[in-house]
Order: sequence, then C-alpha cells, then structure tokens
Amino acid sequence: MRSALLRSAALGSAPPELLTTAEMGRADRSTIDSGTPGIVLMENAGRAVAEAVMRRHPPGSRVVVLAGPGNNGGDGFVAARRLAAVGFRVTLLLAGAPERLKGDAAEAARRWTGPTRPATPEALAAARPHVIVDALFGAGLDRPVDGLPRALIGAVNAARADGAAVVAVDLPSGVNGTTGAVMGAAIEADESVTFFRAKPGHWLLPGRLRRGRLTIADIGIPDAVLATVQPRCILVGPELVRASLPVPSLAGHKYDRGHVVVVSGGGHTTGAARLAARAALRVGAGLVTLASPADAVAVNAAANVAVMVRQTDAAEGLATLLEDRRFNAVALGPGLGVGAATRDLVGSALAGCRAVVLDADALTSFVDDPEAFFTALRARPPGTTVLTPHDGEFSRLFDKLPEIHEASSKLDRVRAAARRTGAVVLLKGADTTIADLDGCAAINANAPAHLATAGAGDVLTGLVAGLLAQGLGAFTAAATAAWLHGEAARLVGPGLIAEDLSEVMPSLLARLIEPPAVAESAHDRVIR
Ligand SMILES: NC(=O)C1=CN([C@@H]2O[C@H](COP(=O)(O)OP(=O)(O)OC[C@H]3O[C@@H](n4cnc5c(N)ncnc54)[C@H](OP(=O)(O)O)[C@@H]3O)[C@@H](O)[C@H]2O)[C@@H](O)CC1
Ligand SMILES: [K+]
Repeated sequence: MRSALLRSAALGSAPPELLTTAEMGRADRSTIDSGTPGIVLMENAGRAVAEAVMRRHPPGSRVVVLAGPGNNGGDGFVAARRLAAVGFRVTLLLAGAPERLKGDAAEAARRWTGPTRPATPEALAAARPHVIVDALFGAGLDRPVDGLPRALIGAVNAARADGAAVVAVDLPSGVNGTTGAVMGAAIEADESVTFFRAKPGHWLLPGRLRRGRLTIADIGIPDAVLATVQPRCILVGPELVRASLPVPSLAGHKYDRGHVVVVSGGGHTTGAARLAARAALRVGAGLVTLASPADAVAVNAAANVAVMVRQTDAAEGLATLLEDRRFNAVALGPGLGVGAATRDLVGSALAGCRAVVLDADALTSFVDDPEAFFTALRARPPGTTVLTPHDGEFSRLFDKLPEIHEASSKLDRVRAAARRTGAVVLLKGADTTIADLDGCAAINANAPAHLATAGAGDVLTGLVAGLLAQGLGAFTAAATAAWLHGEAARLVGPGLIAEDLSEVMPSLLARLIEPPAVAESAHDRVIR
C-alpha cells in the first residue's frame, strides 16, 4: 500500500522562484528592454488565459471578460479576442473609460473588434456566464478595493456561487501578489493563470485559498532575467529537497552523520521529545541521544531502542553533556514546560557553536524578557540556530516589536524576526514560511490539513535537528525538513497521527536520494 501511495506522490515541481509584483515588473521591463515588445508579452499572456478556458469549456459557452483599467485588463482583451475567434460567446465588460487605457492595454483593446460595455454588477449577472475571465486587477493592485470594483468582485463571487467558473488573469482581483492579503474584497477563482513565475501571494494565505488551480504560463520572459531580478523568496519543492538531502557514503560511518541531543521533559512529559528524537534518527542523523532528567530516564529507556538515553540533570547536566563536541546538534522545547528551568536549559544549549533548534516551551519561556533571548541568539554564529514557532508562539515572542507588528505579510514578519534574532525562523502553518538573517525566504506549502495534529510539530523539530546534525545549513535544514514533514503527512493521509510521520520517512527518502554511484554488492556479477 505504501508503495502505491508513494507512486502517487507528486514529485514534479514548479519553478522555485517566487517574484514579488515589483520583481515581476522588473522581469517584464528587462525583457522588453532586451527587444521583446510589451504587446508580444501581453498577447502571449492573453493566449495562455484563453487556452485555460478552452481546456475546460466547449466553444459556444458564454464567457464574460471583466477587464480593468491596466495591463491586467489588456490581457483580458487578448483572451476575449482569442475566445471569440474559436466560437465562444464573449461579453466584454470594462471597468473604467476606454479612452483611459494606455500603452499595451490600449493596443490590445484596439485589436478587440467586438462590443465593449461598461462593467456593472447588473451587466455581469444579465450575461449569465458559464465562465468569467477576471482581468480586473493583477500585479498593479495598490490599495483596498472599494466602490464599483468591490461591487464587481461581489457580483463575480455571486455568479460563481450560481455555477459560473472563474479564471483569474495573474491573480484573483483583490489579492495582493506580494503578500497574499485580501485588500478589502477578492474574487474567488477556480484557476489563476500567472506568467513566468508565481508570486508569494499565490502561496501565502489567504491568497492561496482564492486562486484555485495555479497555471504558470511561459510568455517569453527568459530565465536569464532572474540574474537581474535576484528574487529573494522560493517555494520549497522536491527538486530543492533532493538537491539538499545528505547522501550517506558507502565509505562513511554513523559518526559522519552527526549526533543529535534532544532534551526530554520530566517523567510525565516525555512523548514530545521522543517524537523529535525518532524523527531525527529517521531523517538520517547517525546517532540520537535523549537527555533525560532523572525521573524520565526509565520511561525513555523503556520506550526507545535505537535512540540512546542519558541522564542529565537540569541546565548544569546538559552543559556537562555538551562538553562532548561530538554532539553537534541540540533540539529542545517540546514537553519541557515554561519557566526558568527551561530558560536555563536553553542557555546551556546556546553556549558554544553547535547547531540548535528551539521550539515550543523553549520559545514561550522567554515571552517576558524577549530582548535578553534575542541578544543571546544574535551572539551565535550565523546559520547555526533555527526557531520553529507556530503562530501563537511567534506572536507571543515577537508581536511587541513594531517592525513585526506592522509588517504587511507573513513573509515580512518572519524576515523581521530572523533579522532581529540572527536565527533562521520557521513559522509553521499551511503556508510555512522560513527566513534567514539576510532576508532569504522560503514558503513550504505541501502540508495537508490533517498534519495539524498533536505532536506533529515535535516531529518537525526532530527533522530539522537531524538534518542540521548531518551538516546542512540552518536555512536549508529548515526548508528541507518542512517539505519532508508535509510530504510524509500526504503519504500517510487522513487518520495521521504524529508517530506515522517518521515511519514513512524511509520510503519517502528512498524516492528522493539517488542510489550511490558505486555498484552495490547485490548488483555485482561474478564472472567465472
Ligand atoms: N508588459 C507587462 O508589463 C505585462 C503585464 N502583464 C499583466 O499586467 C498586469 C499588471 O498590469 P498593471 O501594472 O497595469 O496593473 P493592473 O493589475 O492591471 O491594475 C492596475 C490598475 O488598477 C488601478 N488600481 C489599482 N488598485 C486599485 C484599486 N484598489 N481600486 C481601483 N483601481 C485600482 C490602477 O489605476 P490608478 O487608479 O492607480 O491609476 C491601475 O490602472 C499583470 O498582472 C499582468 O496581468 C502581462 O500582460 C505580461 C506583460
Ligand atoms: K485578475
């Protein structure tokens, strides 16, 4: 059964770069400056939108193209022309005066020879569309929608509720492409056709919930523009994970793959640390030790076989254990409890320069004095610390900082937290967002809803620690762990409990890790 599930896992991936609306504008301009006219890009964009409609609807279907005042509307005019040419019954509704259309959009409107009517909610409803092409606003949306545009958005959503399909050009109108925010109101699309690369707003909530299926169309912007644009955000996908995963060498031994310490809670709260420890081992750490307070040693020893157990009493005990430099990654937080004892344990873990993952109570224990915590984090070598808060933990720790309180998106909040702490910050959720000190960011979006279950976060902590122990940098370890975590949950499916995540890891890793180049003995042939 498991192999069937694995075969069905989607390991193909979209291009990883996510471009903000400003970066996309630079990509457009750079292409145009290199000799491709803007109208050619617009023709290609409009054709891709028309093809998306044709893929799912037969000629003869009634299509409303709702065009706005900018280039998004221009794409709509092109799509209208192409659809009408193959027999769709197209009604073109324009929000704004035709004479205000400029540049490429004005040219696209000139090429449309059908009637252009003023866009009103009534005109839209009267057209009884099977399909609506939403070309109202795209990358140029720069303020909350109000007045007529808001009424039009409401009318599109009402028509969709009555059975019309909605294909959005670039973005569902009302969604901010850079932040994923709904600016006042937004269209709910069944499909969004974007161009060249997706934007963060296609993946961040709530934008992701409005866009429907995402199609990324090639409109003639060459990949080479990425060297000029230098995007700072990626979508984590299987190709990146495959490229990052450590591949054990036949000549290596377990000590090459690192030794993780997971700090256990007391006798009654050991489960969280055990989940993390097992995940660290499953993801390939050479050895894993549970550092257990005296009252937890017996239960941890009884419940583990491959994971080792060492008695360590409080912060002093942990500090003594960590004098052994072979312990190259430490994870703590799950099940520790909130308070001074945990703060002291964190202090022991942060001393020195080994990799550290802090989660759960290791973060919440600092909410009353975050500045001291941030100072301790900043003192660490870059790329050695990962924080893995969920929303509540993140808010409690960071929301008092004005740059985070006022940030306009999850991406900006996480980047600000990384800048403040020097750590890699991974903020969990359906749109898990990871950032480092330099503003490099990643979004991981493969987690299914059923991953939100008790103990799943503890497993993620262990995966990060296991990858850090094998030598991955903090950003790569966090991004890789997040994707593996989500993919494992997809493979298990509904009914998942946290324990399952580690158990599907071998099959998942087998799909990702290339076999060693050297022939394995099972494949050798003996020639007599
Ligand atoms: N050559 C290229 O560059 C290519 C671009 N492409 C396409 O262009 C799109 C970007 O085009 P864009 O920059 O013209 O912006 P767009 O999304 O049409 O809207 C801006 C207009 O809306 C207005 N406005 C904004 N917010 C508003 C609000 N809340 N409420 C009311 N009005 C509001 C604002 O007018 P303002 O009132 O500020 O003067 C402005 O006129 C992109 O998404 C892609 O589809 C493709 O064809 C590939 C080639
Ligand atoms: K749109």
